[in-house]
Formats: sequence, C-alpha cells, structure tokens
Amino acid sequence: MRLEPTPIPGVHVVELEPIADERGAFARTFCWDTFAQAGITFDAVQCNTSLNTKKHTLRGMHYQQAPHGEPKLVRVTQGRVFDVAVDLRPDSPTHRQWFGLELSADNHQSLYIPDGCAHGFITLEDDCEVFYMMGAPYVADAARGVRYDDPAFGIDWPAAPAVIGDRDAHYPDYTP
Ligand SMILES: Cc1cn([C@H]2C[C@H](O)[C@@H](COP(=O)(O)OP(=O)(O)O[C@H]3O[C@H](C)C(=O)[C@H](O)[C@H]3O)O2)c(=O)[nH]c1=O
Repeated sequence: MRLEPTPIPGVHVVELEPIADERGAFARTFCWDTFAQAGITFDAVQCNTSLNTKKHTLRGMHYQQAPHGEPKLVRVTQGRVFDVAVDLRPDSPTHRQWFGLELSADNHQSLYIPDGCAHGFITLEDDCEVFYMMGAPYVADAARGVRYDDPAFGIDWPAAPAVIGDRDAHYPDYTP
C-alpha cells in the first residue's frame, strides 16, 4: 500500500498494491510503519462499519471535540460512496477547504482523515458498506458535526441527499 497526499495537510488517499496470482490477489490495507514513514502515527483502537440501504444516503460531517479527536481510515467494502474530508483546523492553510473522492469496493481506495478534520459521505448506489479504522475511542459526549451544505465549505456533492439523519441535516452554521 502507499499513501498519496492531498491538498489538505494530513489527508491522504491510500492506494493498495495488490499481489496477483492465479487465485486472485492479496493486498495490505493498513501498515503502521508505512503510515509512520509518512509522518503519521495511527494507532487504530476501534473498527466500525456503517450499513447504508439506499442510494444518496448522507452521513456526516462528523468529528469528535478535543481532546477526543479521532483520526480515521475509511474504506468501502460494498458499493460506492463520495467521501469527503473538511479541514476544521483554524491554523491550517487549508482551513475550511474540503477534499472528496469516490471510494468503492472496486477501486479499493481508502481515505485517511486526521484529527481536526470532519468526515462524511454520500452513497452512490443502494446497499453500501463503509468500514472505519478509528485512531481514538468513541466518546458520545464529544461527538460534533458541521453541516454538509454549509456555505463555509462549499462541498460539491454529486447529488442531494435522499436519506439524511435529522442531526446531520440541522447542524448550525460553522463558526471556528
Ligand atoms: C460513531 C459511533 C456511533 N455509535 C452509536 C451511536 C448511535 O447510537 C449509533 C449511530 O451513530 P451515528 O448516527 O453517529 O453513526 P454515523 O452517522 O454513521 O456516524 C459515523 O459516520 C461519520 C460519517 C463518521 O465519519 C464517523 O466515524 C461516525 O460519526 O451508533 C457507537 O456506538 N460507536 C461509534 O463509534
């Protein structure tokens, strides 16, 4: 596997390097040392999966408030999603900027989202499964979010959400 930087410091696309043979292929999906060589200490402590029944289901944009910031490595194990990270670090040169890409079971790509960034996605077909490796434990009281359509970020979603939770639809406008 290899990490490809994005315009947002710390946000990386993880590309697999499958080893093919007559049975198919084998690929490493996470390697602590490879992340460390990229300057990232990612000590995964929890794994999660989200099951999304309908096309154009939107989840996000979520993060955990300091000191419970949660870096995460996200991959799609079934279907296709448009996955987005938003930089919420006031001292970052890309504060308020977003980065998005299609993650799918077919392209095998992952997105690494560092602490200080919010994460969300919209599904691009029915029955999408999204797998997370989390770099910090879940702390319900620290759960925070920003709105997917907040003009502060101008995220260019490929579609409007057909399914979205009430909490996600009504986060207040972003204030750093
Ligand atoms: C995140 C999380 C949630 N939960 C419980 C809390 C709720 O009772 C239920 C659903 O939680 P929530 O509505 O926050 O699930 P999502 O909207 O999919 O949230 C996730 O999706 C966005 C896009 C992310 O990037 C986050 O990792 C994560 O917040 O699972 C847990 O028990 N443990 C957990 O780690």
